[in-house]
Amino acid sequence: MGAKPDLVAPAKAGATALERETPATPPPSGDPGLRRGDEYTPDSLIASDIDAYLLQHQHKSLLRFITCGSVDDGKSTLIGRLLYDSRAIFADQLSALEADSKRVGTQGQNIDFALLVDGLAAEREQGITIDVAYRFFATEKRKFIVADTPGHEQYTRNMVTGASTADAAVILIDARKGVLPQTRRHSFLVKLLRLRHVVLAVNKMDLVEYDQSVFDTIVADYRAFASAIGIERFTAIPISGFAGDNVASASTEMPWYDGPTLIEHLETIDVEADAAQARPFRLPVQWVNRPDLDFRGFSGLIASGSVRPGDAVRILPSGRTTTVARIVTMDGDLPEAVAGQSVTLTLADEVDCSRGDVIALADAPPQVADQFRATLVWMSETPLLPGRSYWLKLGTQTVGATVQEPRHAIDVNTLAELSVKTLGLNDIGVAEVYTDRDIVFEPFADGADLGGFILIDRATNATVAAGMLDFALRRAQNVHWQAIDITNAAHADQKGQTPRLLWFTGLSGSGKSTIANLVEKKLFALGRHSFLLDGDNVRHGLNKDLGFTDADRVENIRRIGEVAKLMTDAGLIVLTAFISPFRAERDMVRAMLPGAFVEIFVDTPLAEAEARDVKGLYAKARAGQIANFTGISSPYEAPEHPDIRVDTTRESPEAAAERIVEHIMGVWSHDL
Ligand SMILES: Nc1ncnc2c1ncn2[C@@H]1O[C@H](COP(=O)(O)OS(=O)(=O)O)[C@@H](OP(=O)(O)O)[C@H]1O
Ligand SMILES: Nc1ncnc2c1ncn2[C@@H]1O[C@H](COP(=O)(O)OP(=O)(O)O)[C@@H](O)[C@H]1O
Repeated sequence: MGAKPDLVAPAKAGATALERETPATPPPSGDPGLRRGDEYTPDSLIASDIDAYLLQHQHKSLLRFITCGSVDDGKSTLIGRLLYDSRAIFADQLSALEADSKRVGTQGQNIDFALLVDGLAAEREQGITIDVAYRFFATEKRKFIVADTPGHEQYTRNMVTGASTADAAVILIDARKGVLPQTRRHSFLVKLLRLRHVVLAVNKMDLVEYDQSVFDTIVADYRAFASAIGIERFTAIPISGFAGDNVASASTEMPWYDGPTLIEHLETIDVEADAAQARPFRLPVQWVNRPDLDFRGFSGLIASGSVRPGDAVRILPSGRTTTVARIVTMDGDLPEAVAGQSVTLTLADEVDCSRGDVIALADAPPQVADQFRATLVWMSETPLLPGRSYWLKLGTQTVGATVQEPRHAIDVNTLAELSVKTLGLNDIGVAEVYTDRDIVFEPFADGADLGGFILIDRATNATVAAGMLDFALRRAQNVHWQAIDITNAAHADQKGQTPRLLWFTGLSGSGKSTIANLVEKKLFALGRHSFLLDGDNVRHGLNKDLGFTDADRVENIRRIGEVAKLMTDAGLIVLTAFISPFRAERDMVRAMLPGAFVEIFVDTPLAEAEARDVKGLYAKARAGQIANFTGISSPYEAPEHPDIRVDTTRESPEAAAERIVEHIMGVWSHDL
């Protein structure tokens, strides 16, 4: 496949596991739909000879699709019906289903197909599906993997997960309800995620007396919205997942409909397996294979195009060119490899190339940039913090990235551009994204794999957003590092020291300034070149536009980190004394200064800081006169592994300062 970028890793993993796991058999022809108690025989080949079974399906093309719709539109019932009618259910699953249908089913005497799909007990109790369930089934013509994506308002995330590897979307509509806000949201995502094939399954036709005018009105309504968002073509099919009309067999109830059944239509969708091969060659390097000094190969999955030994290639982001020497596989060298194959390339020259780099056709390389316009689908309960550093994963590249305040969010019902300060769960918005180093990319709209990314929270490792790179900002290409003759090392040498950043963090009134001040005095006395950055010289000057919201604190620390970095570049030992309440920003600064960052946690319990209340701020905060006060109405995330911890209830400021100087003298006795 490979036509879709792997926006969300678990999607691919889930799908692949299923391909191996649950194969199925061709469907019976003209099955009228089974009722509870009917005879049911799953394909015995699955159980008796799995290899023969797989062989039987090996040469069929595979269609991945998602189903989306609102709660109760009947998705799970439809998928259950698809599986059932194609005999993809194992016998033990079937008996469990019959038992469950009696116990908790909502369909009276009949089998409740939704129970087949709503796997988890917790989901059954809630009556909604809460995760993406991948199912495999097959017909005589084709294999299918269907991702059942939940319709509940808050589960956009699952839909994005399911859609990231799909070729087509089946959008379900309850014939009694027509086009709903959820239908619009899902269609918008389908368009955003570049799913080219859209099927509008107007379900529950049995509940509207199979009335053609109901169907026609819904299709006209949907067409108006679809064309507004750029979905030019879709196929509408009137069905009943429950009764089986037009799912696997043509309905006798709707003579006015002469189109294909859902299965027939899904069998004919063209999956463009060759599209990726038609694009220029790209190999995102997964790892550098170096078993001994004589061999250096670059391994990965070819994302697009094809490659042969002797081809001129360019390594990105460095831009160096060379030629392909060999295409190495477990089974010997290949004369050619194409998109979708995992290979190891060796190159004619000794060029730098590491994990995350992309080997591309020399004459048609992807772009390289560090500032972008992107469209984001926010998938976390915790809203976007503009300025916060997240991990951005794009293919095999992982870099630090910040998102600016959104330019706008999109109201998926009206398509209006909304002015917003952040993005919350399920919001879709457009924002600038800055990465901390160059990345190799292609605009998502171009259909390439290098345009889709995810954002990961550094602290929790949770995926917080899926994104599509729209284009690189021109200014990113116009800002070039000026080559400087007096290097950072020369600045440090002149001062006879190794620059460091001593980062004090703790609650207001914990003792950061007091101790940092004493440490600087001691360094000064030792002849060191230092500078202390604290609230007085930063919040009254550079950062006087910032207050104390989470977003402002993030920006405060980001700027302080940048300034501290410049000062260490100048060869100084820098001390900072800011609350810096969030781990993510402290970690971001640590990453900016590898090896030079020393985190000093001034660990004073809230009760103690409040008892001291040097500036009377705690009293005011308790009285409700100061909003967002750290420790009271705004969080403080204590360091988990500080380099130095000071318990100010046990250690005097003087003793703490002495210990800090001794610590850094000990660590760097060679250079301090
Ligand atoms: N709402 C609120 N919360 C916390 N602190 C407040 C607030 N409003 C004003 N102040 C005063 O501002 C000082 C903290 O500024 P910082 O720049 O260190 O804060 S932060 O790192 O951006 O969180 C802090 O100074 P220190 O006591 O030196 O820490 C306070 O005196
Ligand atoms: N062991 C200690 N370490 C640091 N400060 C202490 C200690 N014991 C008492 N204090 C007092 O606590 C207050 C800390 O204030 P300050 O240094 O301005 O804190 P911060 O910069 O963290 O807001 C000062 O009045 C200081 O004298």
